[in-house]
Amino acid sequence: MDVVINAAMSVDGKLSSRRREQIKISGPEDFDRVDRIRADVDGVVVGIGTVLADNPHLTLDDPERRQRRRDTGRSSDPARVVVDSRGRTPPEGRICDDAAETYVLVSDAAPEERRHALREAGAELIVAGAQRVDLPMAFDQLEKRGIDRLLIEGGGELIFSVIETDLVDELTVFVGSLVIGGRDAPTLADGEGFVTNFSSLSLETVEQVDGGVVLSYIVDD
Ligand SMILES: NC(=O)c1ccc[n+]([C@@H]2O[C@H](COP(=O)([O-])OP(=O)(O)OC[C@H]3O[C@@H](n4cnc5c(N)ncnc54)[C@H](O)[C@@H]3O)[C@@H](O)[C@H]2O)c1
Ligand SMILES: Nc1nc(=O)c(N)c(NC[C@H](O)[C@H](O)[C@H](O)COP(=O)(O)O)[nH]1
Repeated sequence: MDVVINAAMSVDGKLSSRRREQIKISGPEDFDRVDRIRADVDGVVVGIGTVLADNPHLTLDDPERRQRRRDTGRSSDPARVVVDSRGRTPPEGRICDDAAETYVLVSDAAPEERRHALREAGAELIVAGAQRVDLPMAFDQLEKRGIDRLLIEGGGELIFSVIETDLVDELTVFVGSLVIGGRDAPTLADGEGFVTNFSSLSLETVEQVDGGVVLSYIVDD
């Protein structure tokens, strides 16, 4: 399975403000670049923190990209995947609508009534892990369902987790020309953090976009 991360952050590394609401850091060119990346994957993954903060849809904006996917025998839109240990994804949320497939990755800790409500809303549940979602196990289950290329969009907790479990091949980040600040604001990689054996990247390209820069890396083995 190929796993790529793409996110947008301020110059000071924040994904949002301390209010953890959705902030438009990307400009039109970068949002189109995100749409292009989404068109090229089988699933787009976010954590429950992002679902609760942004109510994201995670489908394609460009109708021509959707048509090209259909012309090549693929679904119009990539599947949407939520990493959500206890099944807190709102069944009425945009991510559960019928625009695209939805997988919710839960752990054994997800109450049955929440699992039932999500299935009723059309989501397919994958159970992996006792308390937190066991990402390698869950991603294996996604691969068995034909999902070979995943885009991780965030947030900071999930991004750190996929890097920590050595699941990531590429990381691309748009650095917007703004400062958000805030000791409690989410950053590109939150979680426990490394104190040794930091994750090493190889810089591939630097591109000026929307008054900021897109940095593209290969994640070293
Ligand atoms: N700028 C961007 O590109 C971008 C992208 C996505 C989200 N965001 C922002 O990030 C914030 C949300 O980020 P966040 O870090 O709070 O939440 P998140 O979206 O990373 O979700 C993390 C949560 O997922 C659950 N989880 C279950 N198993 C897990 C595992 N194995 N590893 C990690 N998480 C696991 C936990 O409840 C955890 O708290 C919001 O403010 C959102 O607007 C910004
Ligand atoms: N690339 C990028 N630039 C941003 O400025 C920003 N705020 C996000 N945030 C990513 C997060 O996953 C959002 O929730 C989805 O980008 C919403 O996706 P939809 O438009 O609902 O499909 N991502």
